[in-house]
Amino acid sequence: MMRTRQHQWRCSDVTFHCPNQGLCEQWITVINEQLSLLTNRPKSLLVYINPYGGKQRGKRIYEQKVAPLFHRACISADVIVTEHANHARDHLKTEASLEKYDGVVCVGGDGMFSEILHGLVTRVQTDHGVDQNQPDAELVPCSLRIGIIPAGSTDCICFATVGVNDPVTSALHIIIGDSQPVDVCSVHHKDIFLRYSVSLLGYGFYGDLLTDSERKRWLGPARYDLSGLKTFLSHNYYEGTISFLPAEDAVGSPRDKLQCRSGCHVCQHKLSSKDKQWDISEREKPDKDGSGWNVMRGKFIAINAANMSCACPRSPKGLSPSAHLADGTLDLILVRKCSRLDFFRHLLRHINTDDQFDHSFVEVHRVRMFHFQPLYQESISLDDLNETPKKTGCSPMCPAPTACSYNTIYSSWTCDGEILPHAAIQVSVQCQLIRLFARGIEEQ
Ligand SMILES: Nc1ncnc2c1ncn2[C@@H]1O[C@H](COP(=O)(O)OP(=O)(O)OP(=O)(O)O)[C@@H](O)[C@H]1O
Repeated sequence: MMRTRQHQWRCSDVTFHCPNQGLCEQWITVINEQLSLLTNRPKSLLVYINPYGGKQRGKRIYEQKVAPLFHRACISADVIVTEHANHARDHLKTEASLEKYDGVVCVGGDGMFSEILHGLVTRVQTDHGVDQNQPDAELVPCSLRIGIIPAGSTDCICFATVGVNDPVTSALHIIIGDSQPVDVCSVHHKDIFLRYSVSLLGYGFYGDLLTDSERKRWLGPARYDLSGLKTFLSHNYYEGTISFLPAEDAVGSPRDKLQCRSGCHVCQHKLSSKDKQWDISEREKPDKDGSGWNVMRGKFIAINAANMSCACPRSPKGLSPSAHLADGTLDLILVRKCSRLDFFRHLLRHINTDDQFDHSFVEVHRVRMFHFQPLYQESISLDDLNETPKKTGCSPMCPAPTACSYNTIYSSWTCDGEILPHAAIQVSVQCQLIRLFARGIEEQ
């Protein structure tokens, strides 16, 4: 393997010359023996391919770029090309004989990764008798690692954990058996489990943008630009109460410019401390006396909870450049009501070098848990939202919920690109619940 430009890896051939055939064979035997002793290298993988993700090139990418490398590395792979949405998730949840494999590979985008995440995590909890509906449940970490071969539209999770969206680089990380622990957020509504998230939970701007872009899937990746512009011009804001438990004992802070990189000492500190006591003790606090929790009510253009930097090729530093992959925290970014021009300035800072948190209307907190309650109690579900007629023309903040439609009072949460059916949610971070075949972004 050799490093080329911008975090890309390529195969590197080394040729040994020796006139003695016996000696050559001895070398081959010894090298193969040494390789088989490396227990972190996977020997058997379960591969799911989404043939419809991104530009619909998942199958070709796997067959032309990845399978030949697995073959050279003597990795056997059972391949399933999905036939419908949630095929991979449901297969992992119930049918897959996971004991046969050293890892699961996802060929697709962030939505496909989310399917694999839900299938695997749910399977492990079911096997261990853990009830996912309990927000306080201590989830059992997954022993199988997940590899991501990027073949979607944005591939944000691959980019934020490898540094580049390149199928060959990702395949090489899988082959050499890299391991990167990653925190997972569990999201509940009134003690009912909704979803897991590893990258972004966004209400307001990003929730509206994703909701709109789902209706424009036929446009391909360009849908994000169009929906982004439309959402920006709408300039909606939403009222609600956010309560969060700050990660007071965390090593870093969202504005410390300490980026999570390969071998990150902040994440390793979390790994070595093995002290998960806060998990239990802190969770009890809000039920007792609310101590330790911060509560804020206000009008928000966006509420973003970043579990990782959320860097992508369009925004190479991401929504929260100093968020960590595996420190047991997430960065909660609150963008309060402001002028359209100010919000534009804030957005612009995601693609230049200025500090996007350095605005009076933006605050950021490193937290372990948070709850959000919209101003009005939700009385209708997202199904109703889909049936609601287009906006009625009243302003986003209405005097009473009955006076205007659902989508002028509530935004929706986007959870790693999927839309959640409720606005009122409880979120808690499950420290290092999964591991990826990756090593974090390497310093150049
Ligand atoms: N065979 C299939 N037919 C239809 N949909 C599928 C199939 N397999 C998976 N899906 C669904 O397709 C959705 C989108 O897939 P994917 O994430 O791979 O691509 P994308 O949306 O283009 O990329 P990104 O999520 O990175 O923007 C996923 O939510 C997944 O559940």
